Amino acid sequence: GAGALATRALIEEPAAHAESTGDPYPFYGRNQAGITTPAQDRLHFVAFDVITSKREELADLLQKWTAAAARMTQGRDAGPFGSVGGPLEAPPDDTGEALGLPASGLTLTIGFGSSLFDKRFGLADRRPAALADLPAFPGDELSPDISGGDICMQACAHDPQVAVHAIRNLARIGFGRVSVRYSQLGFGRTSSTSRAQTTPRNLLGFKDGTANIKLEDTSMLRDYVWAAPGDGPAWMDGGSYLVTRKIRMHVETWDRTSLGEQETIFGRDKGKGAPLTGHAEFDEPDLAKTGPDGQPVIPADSHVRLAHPSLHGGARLLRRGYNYVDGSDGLGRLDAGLFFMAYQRDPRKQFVPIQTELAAKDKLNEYIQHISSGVFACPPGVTDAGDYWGRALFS
Ligand SMILES: C=CC1=C(C)c2cc3[nH]c(cc4nc(cc5[nH]c(cc1n2)c(C)c5CCC(=O)O)C(CCC(=O)O)=C4C)c(C)c3C=C
Ligand SMILES: [Fe+2]
Repeated sequence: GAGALATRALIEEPAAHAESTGDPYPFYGRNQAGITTPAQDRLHFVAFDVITSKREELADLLQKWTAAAARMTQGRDAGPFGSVGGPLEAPPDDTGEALGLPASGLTLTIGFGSSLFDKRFGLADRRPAALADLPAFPGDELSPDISGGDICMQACAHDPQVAVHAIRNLARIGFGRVSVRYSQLGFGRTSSTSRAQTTPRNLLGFKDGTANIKLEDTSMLRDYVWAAPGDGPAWMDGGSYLVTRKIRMHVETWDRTSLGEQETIFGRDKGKGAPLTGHAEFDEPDLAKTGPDGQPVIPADSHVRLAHPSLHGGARLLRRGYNYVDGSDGLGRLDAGLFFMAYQRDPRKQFVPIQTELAAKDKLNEYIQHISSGVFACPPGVTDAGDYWGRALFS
């Protein structure tokens, strides 16, 4: 056995992958990691339903999850014995597939769905008003089996094996108290969340995340990402609200669309990601500029115009989505798209008005379909080993 205190990083086996970084991010802090953390390459997102009706069992699970997360994010096994250090008579307290792998930038971020605040756990009066259900948007084709959930967990890492290992162990620890409602794998982050990162591309081939809120934008984080005292219940101070949307892309149709049409749909150039009114990626779009035909250069039904903060009283999002490919469907089409995730201070003032505008007018709608939806209140960070996820909610 590896011994009770061994860390995976100390086990002398070469890491079975060649990712850019194996380093850990700190688990403890004022805010949860995985929000402003520079977006890692891989995602495993899961939504759980709570199947116990006992409040104490739920609070106990959150403590166990917090302890396991504090270990796994540092590259250690989920439990103190580890995958091979425990008694032969018992199932190991870690499943083992990450043995020998470094932390790989793993972050685990928890969120609570509005259904958790029903009558079951006595939390009804603690539900934040900002955790309101989203309105139905025109064109939505949401499937309930892959929407909602009482609790969500976002695992991000540079190595998919590490992200999957973390979710699998949390589900194992939750056996009998929670059941997995759905989970989603993602790759190729579709947003940069730091100025140190290059902007990645989505599956339509466009740079995605150029105008995103970045961790260096401290005043925007304060104004548009973190819930502040007075916004709602105190247990959410320093937290953030997550909106998830699984958005399928009809890539085969897109691939038969001309380059000019593709650029007009976004209002940006495909190569550099520059606005159609500019030259370089980070030039500000000039929404007032008109062409020789008198029409706006960035069209009225383009994605960038409709999503622009100037149309929404300055409202912005911290986008942190991932590409997904779930194989191909029965017609041979790629079952692919964007698992959109955005963090914000209040979805009623940010995601909802932006998506209302996009759903009504965006030319991109001809190529995409929203198929799942979720809204979660992500509490503030865990401050030290005596604290746990949601402690202030349950006390
Ligand atoms: C309601 C929020 C949004 C949804 C849903 C959404 C879907 C979606 N977006 C892309 C691709 C791009 N989006 C871009 C910019 C952008 N998108 C949103 C919001 C939603 N997008 C915002 C707020 C912005 C920034 C607007 C701005 O301030 O200029 C871009 C341009 C590059 C960038 O800034 O990131 C692309 C490309 C897809 C493919 C998609 C659904 C599948
Ligand atoms: Fe967008």
